[in-house]
Amino acid sequence: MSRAVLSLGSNLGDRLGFLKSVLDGLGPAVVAVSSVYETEPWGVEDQPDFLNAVCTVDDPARDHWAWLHAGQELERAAGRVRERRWGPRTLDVDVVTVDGVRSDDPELLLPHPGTPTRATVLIPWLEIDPEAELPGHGLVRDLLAALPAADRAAVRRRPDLSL
Ligand SMILES: Nc1ncnc2c1ncn2[C@@H]1O[C@H](COP(=O)(O)OP(=O)(O)OP(=O)(O)O)[C@@H](O)[C@H]1O
Ligand SMILES: Nc1nc2c(c(=O)[nH]1)N=C(CO)CN2
Repeated sequence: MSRAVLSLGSNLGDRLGFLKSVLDGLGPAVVAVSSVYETEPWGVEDQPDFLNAVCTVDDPARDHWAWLHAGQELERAAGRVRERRWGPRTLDVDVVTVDGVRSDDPELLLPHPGTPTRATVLIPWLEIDPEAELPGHGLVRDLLAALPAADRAAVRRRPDLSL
C-alpha cells in the first residue's frame, strides 16, 4: 500500500479546472479531498491569489517516485512552464508525505520541507484528517496552532467551490 498526501495549488487561468484535473487524472486512487481555499500568496507576494486544496491518494502499485511523476505529468498537462521559484503557475502538485518515507533527494524531499510553516497545506489537510501527523514534525493541528494568526487568516474556505 502507498498512501500519499498531495497539496494542489493554482493561481493562473482556470484555477478550479486545473485543481479538478488532478482528481480526474488520479481517478480511483483518490481517497479524500478537502474543500477549496482561496489563499493569499506567500513567498512571492506580488502575484494573484491561489486556490489551494489537499487530497489523499492510495494505490498499491505506486511508490513515492510514482506519485511525484504523476503530479509532474498533471502539471505538464495543465500547461505549466518552468518559471521563477514561488512564482505564479497554472498548477502545482506537491507531494507532502508518502506513508512514513523520508527522503533527502533534492528531486523528492519527504516530507515536503515547506509543510510545517504553510497554512495553505495544513488547514486543508487537517480538514480531511483531524489526526494527521507530519512524520518527524508532530501533529498537523499543533503545527497549525504554532503559526502566526495572520497566516491562518490568509486561508479562506470557498464554500461556493468544490472538487
Ligand atoms: N515533495 C516534493 N513534491 C514535489 N516536488 C518536489 C518535492 N521534493 C522536491 N521536489 C522538486 O521540486 C521541484 C519543483 O519545484 P517547484 O518549482 O514546484 O517549487 P516551488 O513549488 O516553486 O517551491 P516549493 O517546492 O517550495 O513549493 C521539482 O524539481 C521536484 O523534483
Ligand atoms: N497561497 C499560496 N502561495 C503560494 C503557493 C500556494 O500554493 N499558495 N505556492 C507557491 C509555490 O509553491 C508560492 N506561493
